[in-house]
Amino acid sequence: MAATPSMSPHQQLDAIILAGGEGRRVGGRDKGLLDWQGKPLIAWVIECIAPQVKQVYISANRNIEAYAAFGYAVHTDQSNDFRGPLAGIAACAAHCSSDWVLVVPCDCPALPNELAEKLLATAVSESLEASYAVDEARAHFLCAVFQKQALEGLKTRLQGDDLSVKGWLKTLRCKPTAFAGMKDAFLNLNTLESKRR
Ligand SMILES: Nc1nc2c(ncn2[C@@H]2O[C@H](COP(=O)(O)OP(=O)(O)OP(=O)(O)O)[C@@H](O)[C@H]2O)c(=O)[nH]1
Repeated sequence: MAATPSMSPHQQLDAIILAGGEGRRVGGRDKGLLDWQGKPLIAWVIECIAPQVKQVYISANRNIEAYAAFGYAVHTDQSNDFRGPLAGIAACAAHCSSDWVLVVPCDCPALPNELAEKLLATAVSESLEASYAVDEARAHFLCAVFQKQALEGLKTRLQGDDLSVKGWLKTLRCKPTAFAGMKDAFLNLNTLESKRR
């Protein structure tokens, strides 16, 4: 079904939560399962994102059973060499059935409740293939919605050298969505130091 602004986001969107990284900055630990304020980081993300979408998919490469215990499908990357977030998106996208896909990392535990709605509104109203979040401080290329069809190009992209998310977004019809004054919502706990603060 084609997305229209009148449909609520959860009717037309699946979500991929990326938790398949090496976590070098957290001593090689599995970041999504690290405790933050009494819960694993990914539990905060699931709690915020699940009500915003039709289906959640978790991208993980270790501790698969622990991730599956959250009650959503878990998919591993096609290769086991940690090729980066694009590999996780590609692996989960193959299972998504909605026309649009929200992508978020597992280490942003305070994401906005209106993340999906606002990103999708930009993408649909401007006929884009993707839209990513920006706050007053910076862009968040991994907090983004994509047309499912646009994710098919990832198979080819993964065979090349540039596996940066930013580089790939440049190849798509893509614009940012502003989350003005919401810097705290994009808190990114990707180091042990940031988790302690
Ligand atoms: N599926 C999958 N996800 C990844 C991979 N690399 C990073 N991610 C995810 O992409 C998001 C951003 O990753 P980074 O923080 O840049 O990388 P990281 O491996 O988690 O951590 P560092 O090794 O410290 O950079 C996180 O949610 C990661 O779980 C990968 O190879 N496969």
